[in-house]
Amino acid sequence: MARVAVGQLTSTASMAHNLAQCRVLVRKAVQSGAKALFLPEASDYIASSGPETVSLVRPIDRSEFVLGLREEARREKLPIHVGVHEPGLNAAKVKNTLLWINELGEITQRYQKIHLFDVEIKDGPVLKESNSVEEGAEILPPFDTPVGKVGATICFDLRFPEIGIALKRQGADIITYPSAFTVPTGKAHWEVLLRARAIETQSYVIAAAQVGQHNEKRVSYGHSMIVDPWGVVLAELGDTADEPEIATAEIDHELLRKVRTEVPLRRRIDVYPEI
Ligand SMILES: O=C(O)CNC(=O)[C@H](CS)NC(=O)CCC(=O)C(=O)O
Repeated sequence: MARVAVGQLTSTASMAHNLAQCRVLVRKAVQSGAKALFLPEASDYIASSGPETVSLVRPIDRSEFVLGLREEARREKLPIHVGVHEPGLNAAKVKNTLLWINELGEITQRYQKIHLFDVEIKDGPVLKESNSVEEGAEILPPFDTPVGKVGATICFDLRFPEIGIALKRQGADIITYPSAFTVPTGKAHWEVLLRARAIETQSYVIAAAQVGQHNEKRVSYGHSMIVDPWGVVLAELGDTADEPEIATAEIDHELLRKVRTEVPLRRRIDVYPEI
């Protein structure tokens, strides 16, 4: 059994402010006895426009946010999974990146979001992530951590079961969906998608989420969640943003084995393609 924590915050355009909020989450995670802390997509900053997103970006090795979190991880011996931005190959764009920072404060894994959120919802959010973000082109193979084998994705990737199934096939025990979901899509889809991904992959799902008002234009749904391989919601945060909050749950490798043994999902790859 290993305890994990999801952290929930409201990132703004101020990296210093966001780092301060994440330091609070680190303190709370350490106090809870968690062996790893999972933070949301874009924890380093959320800007109010594509050009502002690009203007704020720093290389990972010169980002005060990333350097500060690495120092926290090292001091507390606490691995941290966190979404940030990094410069794109094209200087007019950024990458939407997930980092694994180990207990020595080293960045050992990096994933670049492969599905970008381009939507135009009538009377709802209009967001064109691809205007300012470059899409990734590969799945990061699941990697060993003190809490289990982690398969990383980001936010909108949640709507594509293929990536979750591919990560499970490659050995993931835990699939992560660090997010900044919009309120209308979150209300309609967030929990059902997370539970579906947990049930169909028979894996733990850890989804740290942004919450509340980031700026005059952006609000996030919150409801960070940890779901077990049977689809049970083990821990959930709300939608209030008064202070950075964590929720924790135990990762039980015996339960993973039990669910996968009792309900074998033998895929008919003679009928449909293997993912
Ligand atoms: O903008 C940044 O800096 C950080 N990135 C995000 O917030 C991204 C792209 S706008 N948000 C999502 O993918 C929400 C998906 C969603 O809400 C859904 O699938 O319904």
